[in-house]
Amino acid sequence: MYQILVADAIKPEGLGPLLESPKVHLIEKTVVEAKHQLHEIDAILVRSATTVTEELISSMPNLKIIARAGVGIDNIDVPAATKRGIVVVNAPDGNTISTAEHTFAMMAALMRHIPQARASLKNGEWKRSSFIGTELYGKNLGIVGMGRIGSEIAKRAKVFGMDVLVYDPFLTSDRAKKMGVTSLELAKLLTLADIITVHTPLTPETRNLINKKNLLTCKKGVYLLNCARGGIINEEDLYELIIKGHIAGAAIDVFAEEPPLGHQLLELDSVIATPHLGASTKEAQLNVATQVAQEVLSFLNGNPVTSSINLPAISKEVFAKVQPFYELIKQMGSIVSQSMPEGIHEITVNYAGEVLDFDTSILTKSLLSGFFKSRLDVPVNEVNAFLIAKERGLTIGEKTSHDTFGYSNFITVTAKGDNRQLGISGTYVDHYGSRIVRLNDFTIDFHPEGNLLYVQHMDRPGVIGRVGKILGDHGENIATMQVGRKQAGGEAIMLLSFDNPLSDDILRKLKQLDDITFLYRITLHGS
Ligand SMILES: NC(=O)c1ccc[n+]([C@@H]2O[C@H](COP(=O)([O-])OP(=O)(O)OC[C@H]3O[C@@H](n4cnc5c(N)ncnc54)[C@H](O)[C@@H]3O)[C@@H](O)[C@H]2O)c1
Ligand SMILES: O=C(O)CC[C@@H](O)C(=O)O
Repeated sequence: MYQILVADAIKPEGLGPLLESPKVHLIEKTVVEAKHQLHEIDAILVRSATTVTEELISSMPNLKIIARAGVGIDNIDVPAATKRGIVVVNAPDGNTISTAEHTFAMMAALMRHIPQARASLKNGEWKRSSFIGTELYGKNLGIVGMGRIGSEIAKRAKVFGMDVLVYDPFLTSDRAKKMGVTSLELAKLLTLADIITVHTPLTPETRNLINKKNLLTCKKGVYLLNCARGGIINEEDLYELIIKGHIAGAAIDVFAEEPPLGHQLLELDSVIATPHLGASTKEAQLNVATQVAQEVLSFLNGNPVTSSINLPAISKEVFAKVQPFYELIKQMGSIVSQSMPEGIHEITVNYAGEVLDFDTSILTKSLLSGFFKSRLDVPVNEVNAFLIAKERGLTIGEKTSHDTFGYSNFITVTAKGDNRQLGISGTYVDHYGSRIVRLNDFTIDFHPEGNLLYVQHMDRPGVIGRVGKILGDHGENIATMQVGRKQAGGEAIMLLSFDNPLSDDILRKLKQLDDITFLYRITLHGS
């Protein structure tokens, strides 16, 4: 009998597959209420109220799967789960429409002062002139993050006669054209938008993405919405610029700390807010509950899952053999994604040597999983990799060859973006592990893991030393360093690894050095 803890309010109607199974005992309690039963729990289902920490995971020795009835997995310690071999699944599209509709409802309510007018009327007032609103029609809507929700909002905005401007570094120009939206850099979008709405995951890159510095470049009287994750828009900066009259108002569904008890933004008349209701519809909750219930039951019955975000959905025997190449190519995908922060419309993979003993499509899907990991909240795995790539206008090609360049196996990935292309080659060597042996036509040899810095520069005396000096001046210890060049005095490469990720300040200073062509901070999580 599987013990399944439903720790948050998840729609019972959606849990039918679990309730009907004779193998399942459902426990509908919070983790606090169930503290004496945690040791026997096989699966836990949560929404956003429960934080699944490493400590909580450790208190459940039998735990096999964590199911998130929603999209965002920032309340789950995924690395801790992976370390324990615990599958983490979510419901990536169950609440897309609901959240897009909620965002639009908040936008209309914000522009027409509906909550404030209702409160005034309830107080026995009739102050019609106090609530003169603004039409959505003809306004510039800036969407930051053009994934599932951002795309649905763009569709609705166009019907309302709005001009849709989008910023998403991973959006291809083809897809933007097909969506009929104008793709801009964030800095440009902020200067043109009348209304700005954010729909990205909360990641180290998106935390405080919208802040005082760039908000000051917005039109005076701009409106902001956050129905994604608290923290993407810096809350203190938003408060200050509303008080100063630069920002006309804001609609907020999510907060950096929830519940936002006594939050200063809630004191402002020009701020409307809801308690994280984007997904709170009958339909969305039925969708996500049904999806996670089916995932959990499928997994516990030994069948592949469709929305795993951390473990492959293939048999353990096959995975044990293919795992070295599976991890290598996943890291290659992540390196490509982080070395080409732009829309990429084509990826071609060439397999040679002993990798051809396996179903290489599993490897290509692992490549996509690594590629999308730093770009999407949606889990990309063997089941949905090609679908998501197609949705995002990414063409995938697979080739094979006999040329292994002296290695027993050799994988080459070539990515073509709007502005340039990048090639990377790797191999797996017994006892040495994964090795990247070519990067952007440079011969090199490094292990793809941890905190890396990829630098391309001109081959001139002192460049390496100047990079080393900045790092040393900031107390950054270089763990490993690889250098290479194509010819004397031409283009050259540095690949460094560190114990910790480099700060934005260090990156900024390195970029200002003479003879640096470009550089990227690359963070690769272990398998
Ligand atoms: N308020 C709610 O109840 C509610 C409901 C559902 C989802 N959400 C939140 O909304 C977010 C978006 O959901 P989704 O289903 O559209 O996810 P998604 O993964 O489909 O889309 C996210 C988009 O953000 C883009 N992105 C990633 N990093 C970026 C960056 N630095 N700058 C600009 N764009 C970036 C990605 O390219 C992608 O297109 C989720 O992460 C979740 O946290 C909130
Ligand atoms: O469960 C909820 O209501 C919120 C879920 C939402 O934030 C999500 O990320 O899917």
